Amino acid sequence: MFWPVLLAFLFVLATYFYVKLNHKRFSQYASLPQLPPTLLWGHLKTMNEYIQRGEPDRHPDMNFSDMHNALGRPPLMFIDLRPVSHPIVVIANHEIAEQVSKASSLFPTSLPKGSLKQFEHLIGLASILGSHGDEWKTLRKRFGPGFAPQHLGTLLPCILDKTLPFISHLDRFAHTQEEFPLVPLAVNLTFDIIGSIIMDVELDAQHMDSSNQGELVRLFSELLTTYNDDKADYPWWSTPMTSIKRRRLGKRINMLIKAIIHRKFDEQRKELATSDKSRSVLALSLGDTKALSQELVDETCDQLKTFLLAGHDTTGVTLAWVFYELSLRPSALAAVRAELDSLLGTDSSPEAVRDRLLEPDGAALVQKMTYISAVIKETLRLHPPAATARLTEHGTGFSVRTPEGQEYCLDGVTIYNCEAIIHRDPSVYGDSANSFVPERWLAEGARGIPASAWRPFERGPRNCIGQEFANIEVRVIIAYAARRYDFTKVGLGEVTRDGDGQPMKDPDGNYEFKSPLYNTRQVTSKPVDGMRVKVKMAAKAT
Ligand code: HEM
Repeated sequence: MFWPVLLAFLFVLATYFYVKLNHKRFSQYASLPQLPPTLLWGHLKTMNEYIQRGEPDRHPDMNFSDMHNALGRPPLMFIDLRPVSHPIVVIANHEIAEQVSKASSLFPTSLPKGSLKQFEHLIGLASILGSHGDEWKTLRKRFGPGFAPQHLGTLLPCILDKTLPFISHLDRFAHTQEEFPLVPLAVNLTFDIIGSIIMDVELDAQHMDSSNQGELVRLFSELLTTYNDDKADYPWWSTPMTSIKRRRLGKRINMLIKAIIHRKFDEQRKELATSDKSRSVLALSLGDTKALSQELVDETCDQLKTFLLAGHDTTGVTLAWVFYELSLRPSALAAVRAELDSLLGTDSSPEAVRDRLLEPDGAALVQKMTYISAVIKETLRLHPPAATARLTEHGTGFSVRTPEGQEYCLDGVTIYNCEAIIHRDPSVYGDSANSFVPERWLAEGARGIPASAWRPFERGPRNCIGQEFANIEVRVIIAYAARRYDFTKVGLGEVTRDGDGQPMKDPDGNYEFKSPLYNTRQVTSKPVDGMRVKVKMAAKAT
């Protein structure tokens, strides 16, 4: 009697699981455009096939892009990665991306973010990046003044000073003709700048030998490298040693930052009577706080870690891509140089650039860098370093409508605004969607481009708090370096040259590369080789 009952029970159980799995794989999200799933694997196997087709360490965006093309470029695409992670909907159309990022009556501060638990030790659990609703509103209000436009102009002297060591390093590389990775150099520069702007401290990041860097930078960089193995989405128990390391480094970083908060708070109390008050993001956020509670220190620490991360990595990588793109486009580089000559004068030495930008109209000159601004915009279009992922609970009733009028409910799936696809949409950017054309952002050209089709800082209430600051920073660094150096890419992304040394182009007018340069995921998107380049002094450098 026992065995027949057991067999019947197992049969019922197996049927139950089969029906359930069948529903999840083939019915639950069947209306969403997707590559064919399998009963057992959903899209896990397909995803793996796409990973194997390209470089194994390439950024997931590139796999999404290939899958999206294979599916005929629908406005959104469903990928079932259960049970490894939530199913994901990749948003490929800017009008839908806008519905995801904007405020609505259902979500007054826009859709909640997807889980950032895996970054707990890097940015803290109370980070503005992962917070929602009223909690987020309070944080944005408290830290907003440090990034307000009227305050940003006052940050120019700091950016100018901190960039001088970067210039010294490049001068040395120009002299020795060694090849080197540009990303670490640029990221250390932006680290120094952000440390000064947010906490009024010297992070001492710009050393070629990392053992000479400040302790906070070394710990933070070490923590960041624990995300290099692309296990960012795995549960903590599948990578126990990495989890322990992250916890240990996170604790030490917290201790250092909390000590800074206490020190700065004490200094601020003493400065009350003087006019020499710090205007750092930290100082502005503390305002007239009378006493530091443990809760306030913990919460402030999480925000400072978030600003350190968000404020250095993305900007440093953007700079590296700017110099790469300019190195490939002599006409764009010439236009950048001409704009700098006309705004700052023809003396391109670091001292002259610094002196000119420190004059009372310096901030206004930065705002007049129209062509340079177009170069930055175009760089961020082609190489967006970050994106947004949102998640709503089942039963919330969040739907999007495609341009064709089709409605899809996206409850319970990770909604990923994939800038890497949206920014290269040929229906918006035409035949030149994959080419670097800064001119498209100048008055006439930009008219036909919908604002929502360019979203490297994302849009809506949860857009990037530091975008204006990043823009000023990158313009100033370009002002220092663009007329002084000629960069040449070596290795990946190096152009093929003809017998006369001229870059070769394919029939569509695009450069031919010896082997393509691609991004990898290290929290944000980064060129896989750190952007290895050679640099020499430009012919007209003074
Ligand atoms: C080129 C440079 C930058 C790019 C491309 C960039 C991009 C982004 C993107 C895409 C988001 C949305 C992330 C999400 O929804 O999960 C974001 C948010 C954010 N960024 Fe940036 N960012 C840059 C520079 C900066 C700088 C310099 C800071 C200064 C500290 C900063 C601080 C932040 C913060 C705090 C948020 C969260 C805002 C909120 O949720 O209210 N970013 N950034």
